[in-house]
Amino acid sequence: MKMGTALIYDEEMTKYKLLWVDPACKIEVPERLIVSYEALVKSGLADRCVSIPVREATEAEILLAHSEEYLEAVKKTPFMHLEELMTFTQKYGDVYFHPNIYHCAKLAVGATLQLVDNVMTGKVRNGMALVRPPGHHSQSSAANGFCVFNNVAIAAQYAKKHHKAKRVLIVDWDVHHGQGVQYCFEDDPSVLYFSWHRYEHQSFWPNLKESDFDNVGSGKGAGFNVNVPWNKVGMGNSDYLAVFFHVLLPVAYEFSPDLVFICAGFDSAIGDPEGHMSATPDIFAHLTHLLMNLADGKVCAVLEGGYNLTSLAQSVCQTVQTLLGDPAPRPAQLGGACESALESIHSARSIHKKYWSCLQHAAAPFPEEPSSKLRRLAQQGGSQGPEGDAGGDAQREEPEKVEEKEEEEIVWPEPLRRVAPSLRSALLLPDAAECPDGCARFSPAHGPGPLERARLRKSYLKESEDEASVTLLYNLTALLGQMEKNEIRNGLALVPDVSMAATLLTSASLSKRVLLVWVGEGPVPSQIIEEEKTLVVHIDSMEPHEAQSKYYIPIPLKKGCGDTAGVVQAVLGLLLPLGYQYEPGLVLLARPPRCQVEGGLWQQLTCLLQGLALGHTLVLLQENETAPVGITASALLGNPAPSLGPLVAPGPEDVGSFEGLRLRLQTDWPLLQTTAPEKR
Ligand SMILES: CC(O)(O)NCCCCN
Ligand SMILES: [Zn+2]
Repeated sequence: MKMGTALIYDEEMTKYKLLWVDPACKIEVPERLIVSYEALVKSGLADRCVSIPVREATEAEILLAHSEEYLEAVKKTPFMHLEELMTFTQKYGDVYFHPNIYHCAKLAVGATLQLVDNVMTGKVRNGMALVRPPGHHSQSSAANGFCVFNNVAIAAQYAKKHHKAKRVLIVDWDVHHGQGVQYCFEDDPSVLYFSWHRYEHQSFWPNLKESDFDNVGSGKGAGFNVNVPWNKVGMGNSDYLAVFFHVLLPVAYEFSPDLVFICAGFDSAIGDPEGHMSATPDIFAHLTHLLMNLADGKVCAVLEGGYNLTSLAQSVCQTVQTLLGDPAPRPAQLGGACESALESIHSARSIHKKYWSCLQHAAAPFPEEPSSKLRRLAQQGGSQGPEGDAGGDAQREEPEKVEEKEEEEIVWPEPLRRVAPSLRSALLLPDAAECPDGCARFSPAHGPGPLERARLRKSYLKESEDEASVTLLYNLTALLGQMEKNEIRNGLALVPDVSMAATLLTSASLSKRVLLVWVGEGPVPSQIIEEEKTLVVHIDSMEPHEAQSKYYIPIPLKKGCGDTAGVVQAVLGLLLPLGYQYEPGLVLLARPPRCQVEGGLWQQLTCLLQGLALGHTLVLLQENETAPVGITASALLGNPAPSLGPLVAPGPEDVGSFEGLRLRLQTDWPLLQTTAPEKR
């Protein structure tokens, strides 16, 4: 079922530009598209994509999100001369018109709809539309923020109308709030809009009160609008991942969309004159990866902003390369989210706890919290604050003013090349078991010599004579060796004893840090736990108990691993933050006998973990349980995991123990944090 990645681009959309002086608009230049597309061509990524032609949107399509009056007015712009264009532009904010912009705006919408058609009909799995003008600020009857028609809002309506999409997720990682999208779906529970954006307590453009975290949507749409305002600049990779793990992904998995749009603005990357953030281009590889198992992999990325031509081109390549299925780069040394980001995360989780069961036990606003907007809202029952609230809270510290000083040259390392090994998945199977198509049965170049046999027997088999086990262990270390040399990306092994295999592999790969994910009944081999070179995360129905060491983390689930909602919350809110922070060189996923994890969830877990360790994931399955082999191989081959469907609430006692774990572990593992340390 492995399918392609669409790339939709046409140089016609570079054929408009600012014709007069306007400091607010001068950064929106044709070169933004040119450098992005050229980088994709130069890196060889464009050739690996399915090239889909653009088309002009029809008027009917534009009217899915805009008024007739507005469309009629914009239709006149191609015939305007300069003065008329300037006068027309004055009606709107921070946007400019050009005789050819109407044509380009129709192409930008049409390109996005072409992407939707090809993804929704299964001609491709996912894709990216490289378009300008961008769309997420434009409103029913207004152009705004360089945007003329709202490409993604129109496309979401189009997907519902023409492709029977029931639940559409829009992830807006542009550094500006896409208020146009928020307005369009304000009361629509079938479209979940998520946006983070530079806000600085409403002092950053577009300076809207409704961009704050307490705007959750209205009427039937309450809860389906998630705003995460950045009240400081300089947000980095850890802040972005923390928002994904603790706000977006739990809600997105509960929502269970059948189509995902990314308002892919890259002004949230380092070096951007608008964003002033610190996140590096490679982070978009991880953000994309973390979204690719929603909606059966149907992800449509649509370019919005991005004004530093270097970080824009690099970030576009990181995104497309991940959509193509290449291994994600090692995340840079991650820490926890900064205090300001934690306040925003805490605010968003608290205001949404009444709408999303995955958040219902999120920490309540601290009673002694300084006169925060959040506490006041809590007192008013969490509804939106009174209009007069625009002033925000009295004590708020003066946000650090970002002096518009001369841009000092911000530099960052070029993202590392992401090499996909020639062989993706190797399976170590007993001769009897058949090998799923698409995979290669692993057999080492040569068998173990007598010395090797003796060593293995002595170290792991307690001198037993079982030659077959010696051979198996040897083959496992050979498979591991080829992964470490990046000749193989990932693998699967059917073994007689998962425990012994895990022990062997952790000690054999001492050169690297090994994340061992143990899903099901223990005991996890004790000798593993002593190794600091191994982080063991054990998910099972064990009774909550103190974690023996920083490197052995039991995640108790009352109802065991059969509880899909519980496992999902444990994976998103605990396992992934731990794994990203630990930054392993190898991920071992062990499925002990009688593991209860449901098939689709097992695939989700196998896929999500591939974002770590350059995709070096080795799955250990119990020899006599061949059922999971096919679905595991499918996930290892890069096929998207099936959608889990809308999730029910995780058990309150489980969420309680998750919160307890989080509080206990976050000193050692700060990426687990979801709330700012209480003000001293
Ligand atoms: C698409 C966008 O979000 O990057 N537009 C930003 C407009 C900024 C106006 N001050
Ligand atoms: Zn932007």
